[in-house]
Amino acid sequence: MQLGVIGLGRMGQIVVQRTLDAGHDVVAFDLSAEATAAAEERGADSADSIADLVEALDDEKRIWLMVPAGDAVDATLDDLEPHLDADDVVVDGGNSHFEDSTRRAERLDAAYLDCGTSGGPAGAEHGFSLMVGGPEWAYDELTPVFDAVATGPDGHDRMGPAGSGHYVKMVHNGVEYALMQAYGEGFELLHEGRYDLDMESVARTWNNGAVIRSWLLELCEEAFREEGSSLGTVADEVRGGSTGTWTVQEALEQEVPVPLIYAALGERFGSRSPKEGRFSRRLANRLRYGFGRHEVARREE
Ligand SMILES: NC(=O)C1=CN([C@@H]2O[C@H](COP(=O)(O)OP(=O)(O)OC[C@H]3O[C@@H](n4cnc5c(N)ncnc54)[C@H](O)[C@@H]3O)[C@@H](O)[C@H]2O)C=CC1
Ligand SMILES: O=C(CO)[C@H](O)[C@H](O)COP(=O)(O)O
Repeated sequence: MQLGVIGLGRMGQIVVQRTLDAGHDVVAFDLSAEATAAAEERGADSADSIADLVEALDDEKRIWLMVPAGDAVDATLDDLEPHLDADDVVVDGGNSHFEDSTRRAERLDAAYLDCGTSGGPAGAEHGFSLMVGGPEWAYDELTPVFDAVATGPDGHDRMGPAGSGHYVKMVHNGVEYALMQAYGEGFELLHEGRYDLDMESVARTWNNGAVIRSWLLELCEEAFREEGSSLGTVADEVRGGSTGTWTVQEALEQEVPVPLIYAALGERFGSRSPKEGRFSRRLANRLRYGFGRHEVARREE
């Protein structure tokens, strides 16, 4: 099979490499000439533009987008659209909002597969987990590529119609937030608690046979090994947040309680409070004086 890959950053380069390793041909394009050259070094044919990429592809075009979610996907589809017809298939492997994917699937003549991708850059070696939404014929058509990019045939499946792949990935990320929060709280209690513990040793011990072993826990072990038991200079600030926000918005709309995911998202937002600290906590501090004449904790001027 021949695959066009657009977007050759951390994730797109892995799509290129694993597709080439499985014996397929790749034509690659990125706005960054450096990224395109890196794909060429891996063995892909490079393209200078989207028009150049579609020109290099066979009549039935199979194209994988791995660009940032949002405007970059729409801009890429604007450029692709005049070159596509109903026999072609476009895969969006990024973290797009599922409603954007449904809209894009309706707009395009080509078949559109929304593909939630999990595994991160570590997927280069073992492959990703792929959650795919869209028409069955297009999923079947792309199966050789999904087999290559995923961990294997069990590492991908069709979730349902347009939007369902990115819907499942959105919820996956909500779960990711809650698991990170749970590990974070457990290790914080151990770190602040009554024994002088080596966090790497705790994580390693848990990872060997404990009920709560997982890849995220292996990453905790790695973090303590590389940063130290107290996490050294790692700041109290968690970035990102879009997919977790979408999960909570959807849960509110469906009236499904997701208190753990919501709390984890709130903790992220809370970690980005201004330098003078959280306003709500400062007000609570002052209110205790108001109702109980409890001493007000004052900050340095
Ligand atoms: N990094 C991760 O662990 C994961 C990322 N994702 C998703 O995969 C997508 C890509 O992520 P990364 O590879 O990490 O991002 P990245 O920032 O490393 O790479 C994005 C690439 O897209 C290129 N690009 C941007 N706009 C473009 C356009 N209009 N045309 C052609 N190329 C364009 C950029 O030059 C860059 O090389 C995002 O939607 C991200 O949310 C999904 C799962 C895991
Ligand atoms: O999809 C992912 C992992 O599964 C990406 O790493 C994503 O960026 C994580 O979300 P956030 O940036 O909000 O932490």
